[in-house]
Amino acid sequence: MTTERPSVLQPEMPPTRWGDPAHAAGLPDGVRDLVGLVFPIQDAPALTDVAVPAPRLADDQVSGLRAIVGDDHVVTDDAVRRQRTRGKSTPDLLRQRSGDLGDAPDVVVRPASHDEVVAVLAYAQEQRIAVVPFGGGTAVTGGLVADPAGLTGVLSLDLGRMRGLLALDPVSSTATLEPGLRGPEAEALLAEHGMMLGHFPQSFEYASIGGFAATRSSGQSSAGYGRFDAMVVGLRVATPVGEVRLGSAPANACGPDLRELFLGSEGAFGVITEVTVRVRPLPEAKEYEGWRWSSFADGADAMRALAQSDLLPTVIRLSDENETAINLADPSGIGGEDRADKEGPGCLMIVGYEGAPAAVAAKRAAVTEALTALGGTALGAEPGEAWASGRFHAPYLRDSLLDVGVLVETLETATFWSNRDSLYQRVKAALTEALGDGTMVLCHISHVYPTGCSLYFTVAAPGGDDPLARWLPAKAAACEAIVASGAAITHHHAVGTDHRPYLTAEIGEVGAEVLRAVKRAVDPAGILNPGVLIP
Ligand SMILES: Cc1cc2nc3c(=O)[nH]c(=O)nc-3n(C[C@H](O)[C@H](O)[C@H](O)COP(=O)(O)OP(=O)(O)OC[C@H]3O[C@@H](n4cnc5c(N)ncnc54)[C@H](O)[C@@H]3O)c2cc1C
Repeated sequence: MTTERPSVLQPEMPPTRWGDPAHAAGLPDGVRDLVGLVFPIQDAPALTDVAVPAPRLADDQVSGLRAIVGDDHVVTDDAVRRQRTRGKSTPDLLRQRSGDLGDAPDVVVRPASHDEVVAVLAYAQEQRIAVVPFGGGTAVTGGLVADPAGLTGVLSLDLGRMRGLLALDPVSSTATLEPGLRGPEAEALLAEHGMMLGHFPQSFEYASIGGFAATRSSGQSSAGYGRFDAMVVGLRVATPVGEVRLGSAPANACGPDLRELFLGSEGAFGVITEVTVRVRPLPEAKEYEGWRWSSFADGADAMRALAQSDLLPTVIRLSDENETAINLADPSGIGGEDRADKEGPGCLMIVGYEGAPAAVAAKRAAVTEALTALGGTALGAEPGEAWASGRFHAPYLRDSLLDVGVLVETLETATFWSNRDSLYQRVKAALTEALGDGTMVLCHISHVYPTGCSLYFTVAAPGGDDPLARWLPAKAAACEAIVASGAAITHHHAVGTDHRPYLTAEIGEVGAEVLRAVKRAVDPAGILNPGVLIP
């Protein structure tokens, strides 16, 4: 097939905020008053008119890049360099908001094809320029911050022109996508053929296909459709020493699966230029509903029971008591006022079913029977529909809270079921102790396996005069609690620069040396995302 490209492109995000400015809404007065009851409110406007450090690359280096991708696609303009500075974690946003542009790339280069990526990498290797692949720019663990020590500068390799559907094999149910396609663009292209991918992280509207693969992302429908890495059947990767093509068959016994080496490699081993994924028919039926559990532990046990009996729906997520209360603002709404009075607010579980109508009905009947037997109370469609319609809005709320001086950030981990409660308590305690009075820690489970689950924490605390200085030690304390608990330092946000100091504890010194050895083999000059991932 000829390459198909999306007709509608996502708008650019502003450097200091999330998403489409047209969708941003400040805190409504009522909510601002409510927030003011818990946190000191202080207007904390972002600095927007800040000078970007002068580019370090020489004119002839910029000319060399122009000769490869064309004059229009090599940009040294301050506004664009600012837009390509770091990602969208709260520390990234706080640094941008305070005018710290110390990590700005020197140049933004926009290749249009795999061959142009190969040529840019060869040139960057020759010129010793650091290359930071840039997909959607939604990284939250410092994956877009390269350390240029010993190199001549930093090049942001913006993959936004590589936005095509290259091939569709309806017989095998596979599609080959270019890396720069954002989530909605990829789904729109597949929908024209009656197909879908089914990867819906909260960052769906902006994150890219290449980014999903490079970070081993996991979406909100992971229970039904799997993590992104489980959807990938093939990859094409450009490295400074040549190309790697992987995925000649759905499965093989050709030694270790090298796809796994490049999935999650965060731009440190190469640039992913094509991703072949398995696709599925668009679901005819979608049903979302709520369930109430009297405690987080009861709800988690129910999730485990479903996962261990092969009964998972498409979406399953459970909020702890704090998150349930905050999300609903009125906890008595869960299961009726009487019940809330007698038993506390309880915990909200969202359950969603997608697929052919008969399959949805059968799965729903079986899951309903199991959840009822386990002690859950069905709350009907309303909480499920409310979640489905607001599922991508939370990042806008973070900006509004940062605007009034409230520090808000998230972090995540994963562990086996037997360690779930201990991990939950230790991370909560670490965050609360580090941030002090007035800290709120919320948690949910939204990715489950027969053997364990991820825990996703949201933290809100007074920002004070320097919210970044308050957050960094708290994040370190949470990471140390995770390591001490024997849990994963990340389940789906990736390692980046933020989790890199903890990676050796996770994979051991020999594991770290294996990563370094691969890096030496595919990137001998060390130009690919230096400082990211590799311990
Ligand atoms: C509000 C918010 C919500 C989020 N929700 C989720 C969630 O639900 N689930 C989840 O998994 N993650 C989530 N994330 C994290 C982030 O969206 C994911 O890590 C995502 O996969 C990053 O994709 P991206 O295209 O934005 O990548 P980028 O931010 O552009 O890059 C991420 C890393 O991958 C590298 N990279 C990017 N493209 C390529 C490529 N083609 N080849 C090689 N390396 C590349 C970059 O250099 C960088 O190191 C969230 C982030 C935010 C800000």
